[in-house]
Amino acid sequence: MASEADLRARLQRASQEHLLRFCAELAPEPRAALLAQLEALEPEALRQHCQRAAAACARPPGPPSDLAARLQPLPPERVGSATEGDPQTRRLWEEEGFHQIALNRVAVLLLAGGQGTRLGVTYPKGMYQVGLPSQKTLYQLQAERIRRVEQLAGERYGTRCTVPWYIMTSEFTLGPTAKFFKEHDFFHLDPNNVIMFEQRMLPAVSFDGRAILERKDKVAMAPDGNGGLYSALEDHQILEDMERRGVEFVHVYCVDNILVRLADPVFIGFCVLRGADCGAKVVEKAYPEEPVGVVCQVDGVPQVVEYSEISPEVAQLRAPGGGLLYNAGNICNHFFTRDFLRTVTRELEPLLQPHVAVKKVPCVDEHGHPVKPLQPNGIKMEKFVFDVLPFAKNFVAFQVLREEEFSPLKNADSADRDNPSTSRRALLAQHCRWALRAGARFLDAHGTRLLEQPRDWRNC
Ligand SMILES: CC(=O)N[C@H]1[C@@H](OP(=O)(O)O)O[C@H](CO)[C@@H](O)[C@@H]1O
Repeated sequence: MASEADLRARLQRASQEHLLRFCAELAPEPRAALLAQLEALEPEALRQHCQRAAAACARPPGPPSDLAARLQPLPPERVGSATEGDPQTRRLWEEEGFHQIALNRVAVLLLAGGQGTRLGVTYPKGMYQVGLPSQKTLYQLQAERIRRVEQLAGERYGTRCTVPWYIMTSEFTLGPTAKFFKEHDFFHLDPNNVIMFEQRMLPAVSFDGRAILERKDKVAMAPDGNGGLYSALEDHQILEDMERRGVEFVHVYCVDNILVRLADPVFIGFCVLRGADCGAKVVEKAYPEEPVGVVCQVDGVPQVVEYSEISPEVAQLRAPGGGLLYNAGNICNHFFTRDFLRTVTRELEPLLQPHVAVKKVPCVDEHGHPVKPLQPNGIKMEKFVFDVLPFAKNFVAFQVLREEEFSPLKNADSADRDNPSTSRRALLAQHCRWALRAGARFLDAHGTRLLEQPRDWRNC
């Protein structure tokens, strides 16, 4: 381990010497922990990171003033639809998707490094259960959907097929997620096909460019955003693992959408048959302020403009037909070819610009006493998973029905929307529709028919 003097010199180079200011008063164990944490921070990268954060903070808040003039909706030729168009084409996409799955060429990749702050839980969101009668958690529902798509593809092609499940975690979520999967026997999946890996963490920085001490013996760190995926793929040689398994196509999704269709054959087949290297599922936005990114074009290039970076005026613009002009809501379901991911990790990752999130970061005051700030006091820098879209050679979007595919769990039940109750109802309503479509009838305790209309599930 580097000596304190070495570390002080390194930190001086990064103008971050203050991180050692309580070091002398620490007991041996916390002192060693702090020094180990500081040793892992490369001085030049730390200097750049802190400078960038301060510079980003000095810029006027809100989207660039010329963004509105540079935006356009996606041209229709880039957009497919799961519901419009002829059923024959949809069947072709589905067949192609199942075929690729049966050939073991499809993997799913879960982005599960987030902290669930808005939901108000201290454990990984995937371990949350929304109060279903079965008490299943999000992780269990996803595992079961993987098993089902493997089974369906296997039945069609008479093979035993595997959809490997890659799970990107963070320092916050890896330990509990790994333990949870073990305790639940990997939900009957083969543990060899569940591959967990960890994304990097970055220091939180004050508005004047100083990394923040969370405790006397700990620098405040935060995951590097879901776009940290690309360095994590490289750090853990995940693309090599995919190559060994023969995986060519990857369905990337985030943990909180209870309706997610893992390795959706229709989406996979659509992207493959269109020769896409990169794709995104979208739903029609529900209302202008909905916190979803918008899939659109900036300067003629496909991109997602995140909800935090679009002005309310632009979000409210209407198309001639009366609907929202920017209505393609990103549901964080992406298709990538392995080749495209390889180009990203080898060449493009350093070009991805971090986004700034201003947050309340727990810290210590000048005497080393812990402080829970009431106002935002720091910046977290994050990359976004969709920031690679502009580099795609052939990007496509795929519009799906919200009620079948999107009900995110973002907030606690105290909020009106996107909470455990809305997620639970969305899933129950979907299962009800499936059962009815398969010929089921719902009867009450007296044998009277009920629940013929999925809307009757609203009060569950
Ligand atoms: C960086 C990123 O991926 N943001 C996504 C993601 O938002 P979060 O607020 O980070 O959960 O999920 C939304 C859909 O639930 C999607 O609309 C948005 O663009």
